[in-house]
Amino acid sequence: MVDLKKRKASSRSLPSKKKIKVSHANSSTLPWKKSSRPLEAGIDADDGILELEEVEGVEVFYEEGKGGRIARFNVIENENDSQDEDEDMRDDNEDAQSADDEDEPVEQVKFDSEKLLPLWHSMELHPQLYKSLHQRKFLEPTPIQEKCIPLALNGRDVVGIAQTGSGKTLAYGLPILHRLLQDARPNKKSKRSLRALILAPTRELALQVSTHMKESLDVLESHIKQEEDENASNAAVNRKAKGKKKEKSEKEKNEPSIPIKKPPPAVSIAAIVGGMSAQKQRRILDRGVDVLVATPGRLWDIIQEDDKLATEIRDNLRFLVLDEADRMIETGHFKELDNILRLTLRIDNAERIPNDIESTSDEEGEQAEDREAPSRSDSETHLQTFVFSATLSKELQRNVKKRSRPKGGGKKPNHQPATTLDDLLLKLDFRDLNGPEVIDLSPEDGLVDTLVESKVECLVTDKDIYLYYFLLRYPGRTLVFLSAIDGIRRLLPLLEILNQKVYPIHSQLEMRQRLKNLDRFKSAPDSVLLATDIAARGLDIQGVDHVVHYQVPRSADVYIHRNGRTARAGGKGFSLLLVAPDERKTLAGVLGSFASGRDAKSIPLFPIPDTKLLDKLKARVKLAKEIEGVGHKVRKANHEDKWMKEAADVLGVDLSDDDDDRKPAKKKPKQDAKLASMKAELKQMLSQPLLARGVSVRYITGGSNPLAEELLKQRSSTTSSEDISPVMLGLGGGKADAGEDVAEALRNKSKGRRKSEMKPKTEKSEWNGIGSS
Ligand SMILES: Nc1ncnc2c1ncn2[C@@H]1O[C@H](COP(=O)(O)OP(=O)(O)OP(=O)(O)O)[C@@H](O)[C@H]1O
Repeated sequence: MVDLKKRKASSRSLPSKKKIKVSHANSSTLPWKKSSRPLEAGIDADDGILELEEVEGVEVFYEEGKGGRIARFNVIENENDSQDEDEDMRDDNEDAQSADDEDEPVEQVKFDSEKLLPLWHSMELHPQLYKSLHQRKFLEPTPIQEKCIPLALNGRDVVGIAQTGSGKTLAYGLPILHRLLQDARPNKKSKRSLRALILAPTRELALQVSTHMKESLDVLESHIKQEEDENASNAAVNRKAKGKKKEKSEKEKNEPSIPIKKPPPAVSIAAIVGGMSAQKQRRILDRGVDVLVATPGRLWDIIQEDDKLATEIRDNLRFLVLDEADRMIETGHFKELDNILRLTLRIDNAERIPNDIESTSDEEGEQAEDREAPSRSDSETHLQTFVFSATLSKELQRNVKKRSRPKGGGKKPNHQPATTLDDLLLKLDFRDLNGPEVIDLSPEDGLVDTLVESKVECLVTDKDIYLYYFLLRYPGRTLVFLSAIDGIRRLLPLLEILNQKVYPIHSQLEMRQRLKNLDRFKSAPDSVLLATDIAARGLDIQGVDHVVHYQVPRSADVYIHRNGRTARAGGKGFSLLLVAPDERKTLAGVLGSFASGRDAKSIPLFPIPDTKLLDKLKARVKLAKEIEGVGHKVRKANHEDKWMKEAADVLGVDLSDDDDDRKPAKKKPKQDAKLASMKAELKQMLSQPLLARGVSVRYITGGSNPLAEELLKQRSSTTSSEDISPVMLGLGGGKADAGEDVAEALRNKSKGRRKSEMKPKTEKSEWNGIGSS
């Protein structure tokens, strides 16, 4: 669905600009731009349209053809408009430039890396990349970058494994960008050809990688800005020195300032993911890109319709990256991934691989049949392959190394793939004679050492209460992982009713809504994101304070990646597992599969100094659930009532009051009243501060007592709205720190002098459940 806006060119005409008319034979080649919908429109507005595009300054005229009238289009633009359009395209993830822009000389960036970035200097990266690193204050490479970048710059294939949040994206991204910046296209008028393909398992991750890579190039803009500022201040200084302040002439005042033409990016990067306009993504590809970041599903869809893209991947690709390779096979796109990877094989290996690997399932059988795509015809264009993840098992790393062999290496490999991931990785045609360089910097257990882990053992029915307790006691940015979408749908309204700022993210949400929720979570420091494991991998959200595993994850890898959303880039982080009795076995299995063979005791119990508070929270949660239940009934009744009226109108039926079928509507006033009274009761409950045992409300307001100060401290340390009552008084401190509380409980335990309130087990066993208040 498009919104074609007709617009008079004169409304935009500028005296200094020349108008040009460009004719288009059909609407698909018009300069469409993304049109934003208001945020508040909500997901169901506009009949669920995900994307709107608009085009401006278009004259529609008709030509008589054999089959009747044919619409033709004239785009009226000023000479400078094509540049404006390019900027829009860039903002809109459309980096490809029109060939006409490209005769502009690209500005040379100079950077004194020896002086300004001495720890990066030996890598001899392109100055543009140095400048971006300097701007972002990335003053030293992370360990994985330090090891991998020189190898990659030397033309090696690299398998990189390092803990979550350790900078793996730039470990492969910088060498790629360096090479592409260096290999400037000799003919700038020619279309860009695809030189790097980065595959990522989820849409969000692909978009994030593409943004991250673009940021590494984003120096020209600021470079120009810096120059503009410098020029402006130099001009001011000169004027002052000459002692004459030059007044602008009337003509100059009226003329709009002509923006400085932004040069096209030296390397263009685009993301191709599902859930976004495929038509637009095809247009981006038609214009040409250097680096493509894609999810396998959408990319394969496009390749199937576009021979040129398949040819480019086969013949021109210089770099192939599998980011979060181990997750890729879980996304249900194994087949597509397999097909894409086949395009990158050399002919002799393409022949070898299908025969090598015995199909063990129907699906794999189908894959073999689908292997029609011709493979890379030669190795003239040397392809480098990078595989990165935080979790690639040691065995897999060994297998990858053993299986790789030189082109025409003769011997048949004797290692059969052990897992689907083995299968996938062994299909990669590493060009390195000695196999890829494997850099494994992952800690033994894969977890970051700035992460504090903890667990609550509780009945499944009490998980909501413990979660609510945690959110109140430890305000912050909290990412809650649930194993199923149904759980998110249940928990979301409950937490909303309890005044928590909460957003969902899962695969059944529209892409647009997923990104919107992610943005909201990123910009609200005290908010909660309820997520399935689509958010477990790779997402780089600044300042996630806590990760809560509402259900025990199914594997050690998932546990590591979920936890990896916090404690990133050397920062602190906290992880809480909510473990129901029937999940103990799963947890034991997950921990047992860690390299160090952990057991459940290795994760300390989460301290709850006063379990009586849980009883009070139970009452709130119970009431919130009832409100949700009644609210649901009212909504359903309203919906049925509306539907009935509409159907009656259409059929011309008179619905009399005593019609049995209208019962829901009859009940409505009663239910509305009940709902209102329950909401009032909950509001009252929420307005009460939660007092720890032995604390009386009388003492709170009395003079200079510590509780009043605590109240004030908490209020000032939370950004929650006034009617939210985040206060838990009598537990001490201002904004509590979950990690410190666990550390303190452990210290107390090891000293053998646990305070009585730090004994949740003796006071009340969590397995017995929380009593009703
Ligand atoms: N050299 C550096 N110095 C400081 N910060 C860096 C550096 N390199 C990357 N970062 C930042 O560290 C954060 C984590 O990087 P990145 O997302 O690449 O981690 P990752 O290892 O891929 O994590 P995950 O395994 O979770 O995907 C990002 O915000 C990134 O901008």
